[in-house]
Amino acid sequence: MSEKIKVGILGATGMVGQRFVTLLENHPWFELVTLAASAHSAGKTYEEAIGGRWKMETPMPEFVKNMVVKNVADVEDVVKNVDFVFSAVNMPKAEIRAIEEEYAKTETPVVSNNSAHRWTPDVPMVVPEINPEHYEVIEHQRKRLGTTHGFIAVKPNCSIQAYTPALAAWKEFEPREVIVSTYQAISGAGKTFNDWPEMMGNIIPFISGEEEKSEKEPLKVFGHVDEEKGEIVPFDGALKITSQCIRVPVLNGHTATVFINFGKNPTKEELVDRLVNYTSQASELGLPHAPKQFIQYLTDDDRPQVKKDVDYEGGMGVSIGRLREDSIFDWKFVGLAHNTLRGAAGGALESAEMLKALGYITKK
Ligand SMILES: N[C@@H](CC=O)C(=O)O
Repeated sequence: MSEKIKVGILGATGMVGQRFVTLLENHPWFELVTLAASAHSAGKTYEEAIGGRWKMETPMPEFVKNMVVKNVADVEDVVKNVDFVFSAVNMPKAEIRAIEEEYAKTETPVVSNNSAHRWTPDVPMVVPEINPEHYEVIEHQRKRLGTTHGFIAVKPNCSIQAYTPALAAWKEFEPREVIVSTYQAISGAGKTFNDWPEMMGNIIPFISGEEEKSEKEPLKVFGHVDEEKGEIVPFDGALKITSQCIRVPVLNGHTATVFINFGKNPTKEELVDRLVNYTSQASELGLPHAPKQFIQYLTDDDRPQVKKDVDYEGGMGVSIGRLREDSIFDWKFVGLAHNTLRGAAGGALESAEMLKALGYITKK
């Protein structure tokens, strides 16, 4: 009998769901046993349900091809054999909030890639290398939900992953005003060039809801658990972020160009030192998907580049370069992160690994 923790995927047929499937093949701790999607896919084998819509670079793993897809709405049926689920469901936000809570209330932890619960005050929104202590709020959430085991944990939006790690590494220098422009890959919208030909040779200067997420989510990540309130209180210091988010003709990899002011006056040597020597509990715990080195600093003038750097540390690391003084702000730099690995399914998988390592996810 397998000792691995059994996992299901809600929303298994979408692009993030497919990424979860590929990442869970031969996972050392987790065994993928259940796939769930909309009523339209339910009852079909995974291969039939996907049809011609497999969007990963590698072929569909053999072990999932004949799994019969369950209906996400049949909660009791989906949770029967699993210890926890990943959620990548595609529904209106209010419905996602409701169904993720329904799953949690069956004592099934939910690790979600969705934005629906990111601002629920007792739901931790964690980048394992930055704010794993926020998982402590789970005890308060469990009280609200009336569970002993079930809870919801989320990861932040992909767009913040290319610059928030640098802000975390530079916390002691008190980041203040930040102007960020993101150049976001089409896979962030669940698309490839085949299904979005309009993006070939094109730039679209609008991504719905993205600027608000880019500006506000880092403040929750840098917040703290208020034990009395039983919730995460967002950072209310001097950090202010403004952003523009642009869709660019790139398949994978969100780039961010950033201008930043600090409360203190760090030297370039100090800034680079804090990036390359950034350490975290995630790497110390030896999580299967935690990068050995979270942040790489690149000195060539033409890096980070999507083609050369997006797969750094298996797509789980963050690349920073072009750090230089600015004539209006203190410093400016460019960051790059893989949006569907570090920024989506990979980040959620690493979060689940951390939750398992910390004892929040166990066999039922
Ligand atoms: N909203 C993001 C999704 C992140 O992967 C985007 O559109 O790029």
